[in-house]
Amino acid sequence: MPTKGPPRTLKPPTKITTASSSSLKPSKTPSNWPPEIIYLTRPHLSKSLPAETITSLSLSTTNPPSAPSTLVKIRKIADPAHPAFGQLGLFAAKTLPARSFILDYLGYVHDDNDLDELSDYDLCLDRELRVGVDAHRMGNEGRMVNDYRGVPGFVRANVVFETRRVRGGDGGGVRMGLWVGSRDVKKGIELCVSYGKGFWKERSGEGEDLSIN
Ligand SMILES: C[S@@+](CC[C@H](N)C(=O)[O-])C[C@H]1O[C@@H](n2cnc3c(N)ncnc32)[C@H](O)[C@@H]1O
Repeated sequence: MPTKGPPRTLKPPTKITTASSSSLKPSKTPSNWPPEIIYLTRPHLSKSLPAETITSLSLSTTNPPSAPSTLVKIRKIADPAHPAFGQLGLFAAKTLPARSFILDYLGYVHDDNDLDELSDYDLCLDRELRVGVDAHRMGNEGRMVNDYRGVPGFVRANVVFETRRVRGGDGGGVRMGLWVGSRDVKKGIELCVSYGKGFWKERSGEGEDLSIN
């Protein structure tokens, strides 16, 4: 993902033990949602997050719940030329205007004390406080966004992840939003971000590079 987690530390990852809680399960999931992943309609906070971090980012689990988005669809990638062939991807369910907001990336909000080193779904929410949103085991449609590299028809990303601060009480706070890029995205087109060079470098064994590209 574009801004991988909080920077890695030498601490062993803490196992997430809350993933099976039935209270996290909403009544409705989007079509093609994988049954083994918990569908979230609100952020899920790690119990080990310090109170100061929660206050500073106004993190809250009492946000008004979001429903499955009508702007996007999850689909299995059927094109064998696509580098994520056989996996899932996120597609525009209708034409999405340039620079419009699509959805918040939901997941397990954690810091270095509760880091899943193996996750490919961990986005950095606050670099200074080392807080990330990890959608490896629980999340929403945002976790299905693929990287544009190698995707047929793509020379650049058509959507971006950017933090946003939502005002107001319990529903407010810092969130990671998914936004349309500088051009409209037509109905049926896949939504692809740039995970950043660091994401791919790490996976090719060239070492750690957590810079945002
Ligand atoms: C955040 S997930 C994206 C959703 C994923 N396709 C799924 O079905 O859950 C990130 C993973 O998707 C795959 N992926 C996404 N974009 C890719 C690309 N451009 N080339 C190869 N693999 C990609 C990789 O396996 C990567 O670890």
